[in-house]
Amino acid sequence: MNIALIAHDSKKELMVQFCIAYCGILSRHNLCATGTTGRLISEATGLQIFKFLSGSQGGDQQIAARIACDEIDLLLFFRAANYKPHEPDDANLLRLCDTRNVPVATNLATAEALIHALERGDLDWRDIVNPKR
Ligand SMILES: O=C(CO)COP(=O)(O)O
Repeated sequence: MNIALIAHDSKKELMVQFCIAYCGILSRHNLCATGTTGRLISEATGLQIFKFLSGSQGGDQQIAARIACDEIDLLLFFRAANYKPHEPDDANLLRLCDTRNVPVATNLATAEALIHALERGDLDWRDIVNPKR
């Protein structure tokens, strides 16, 4: 599966801890992330992550484009409750997930549920949508 990871600044440490906890599962998938999120995760875990541009430079939109093309199977996007600067971009990402029927988590509780679902094979239907792996 192709998994995209994004975290707002105040959620980056949470994302790193999540990726440490589920490193074993994540290591069996193709990971990509916005620039800073990806760098912090790969430094902490050693996971191989394709890093797009930083969110402030359009990295979110690069990921959005992949979602629009059905190239992302799961989005974990840890959002700060009071975040403002890229709000239209965030809304676009989530809208595209709805359009393409991509499982998405915006908080830790849902991310935990989805990572276990991924491990159980509950998301294997994505292989039909995105067979180009
Ligand atoms: O800005 C972001 C989300 O909107 C995340 O981007 P970075 O991972 O580069 O900080």
